[in-house]
Amino acid sequence: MAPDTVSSAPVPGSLVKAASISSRAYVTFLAGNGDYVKGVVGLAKGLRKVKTAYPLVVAVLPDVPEEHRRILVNQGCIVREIEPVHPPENQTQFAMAYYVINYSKLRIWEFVEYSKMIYLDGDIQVFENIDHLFELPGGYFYAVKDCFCEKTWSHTPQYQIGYCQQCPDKVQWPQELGPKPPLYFNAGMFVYEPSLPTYDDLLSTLKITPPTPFAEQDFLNMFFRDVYRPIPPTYNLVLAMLWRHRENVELEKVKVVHYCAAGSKPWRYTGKEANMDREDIKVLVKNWWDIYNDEALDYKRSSANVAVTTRGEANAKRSLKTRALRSIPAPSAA
Ligand SMILES: O=c1ccn([C@@H]2O[C@H](COP(=O)(O)OP(=O)(O)O)[C@@H](O)[C@H]2O)c(=O)[nH]1
Ligand SMILES: OC[C@H]1O[C@H](O[C@@H]2[C@@H](O)[C@H](O)[C@@H](O)[C@H](O)[C@@H]2O)[C@H](O)[C@@H](O)[C@H]1O
Ligand SMILES: [Mn+2]
Repeated sequence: MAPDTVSSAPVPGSLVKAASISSRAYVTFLAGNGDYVKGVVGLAKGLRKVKTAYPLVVAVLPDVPEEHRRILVNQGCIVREIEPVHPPENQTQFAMAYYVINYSKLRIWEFVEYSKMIYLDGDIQVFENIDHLFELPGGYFYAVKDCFCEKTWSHTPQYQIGYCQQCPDKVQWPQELGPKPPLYFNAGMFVYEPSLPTYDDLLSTLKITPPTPFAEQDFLNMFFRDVYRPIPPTYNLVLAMLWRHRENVELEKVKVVHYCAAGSKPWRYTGKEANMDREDIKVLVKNWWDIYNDEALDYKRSSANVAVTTRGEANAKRSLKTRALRSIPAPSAA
């Protein structure tokens, strides 16, 4: 088993490297006209706070209203519309009904203008810079190991016998159940390489794969099982780790928090659901709100960036025009 370590190799300053650096981005996914747009705004501001060098692309389904897209563009995001991906029909109950839309995440493999991307769920916040993850060797799929201890897992043999890969020695995997299940990642955060052949393979494999309770997460785990490499839980703190595997969490070192436990979405937080009255949870929810409410973290467009251009588009235009127009003043936004 590969160790859960990440080395941040120094960046050699070659030209080739510079070209590939410019084709990196974070990417998140947004569906519907509900309140997840708040999560994405929070994420955009969090990434700005940690001074990431890379833009945030938001893959939006057609049902995301114009108003929400505008909010995101005004926060410096690159908004890209994607078509929904539907799983083949069958009787499967998803762990959560809305997971069915999550198959649409697969479209982000189509974003081949980027050579490497870091996917982050909209309910994730980045508290420390993680740009160094882009330096990890290519050819692998990097993500954090999930926990099997919450009720959402009650349909699985793992949950039923009390086995969790976070503490694989506590309950031994019984021989009668066959070989131990392979490592399983949480699909709320991952480092991957967009690729059209991979994208085609993902979609054609999906067509012949029955949907399962954790939707695209199960599917991605199956698809990338041979190239999956775990990274430490600090890169995607699944909140249940705090009450299920406290010994595996170094809270002061956590860089990325995933507000995925029931009742933990900061913009919906009431404190009433199970475990939500914990002090550590309250602090993490407050930390999310501090970033969301911080006006100093709002995207500042310069007068050169006209109202409808995003940061990425503006950068692309600038690089195209620089040589020809260097001395001509840019038009104002008005
Ligand atoms: O109504 C919805 C539901 C989900 N999502 C997106 O799908 C991701 C996965 O759902 P969620 O994070 O709620 O799942 P969890 O991690 O809580 O299981 C979210 O983070 C959002 O990026 C969305 O945009 N709108
Ligand atoms: O569509 C499947 C989803 O699966 C994941 O959520 C689950 C899963 O991680 C369980 O392991 C947890 O127990 C559970 O709480 C949590 O909701 C991802 O966070 C989400 O982005 C998405 O991929
Ligand atoms: Mn999530």
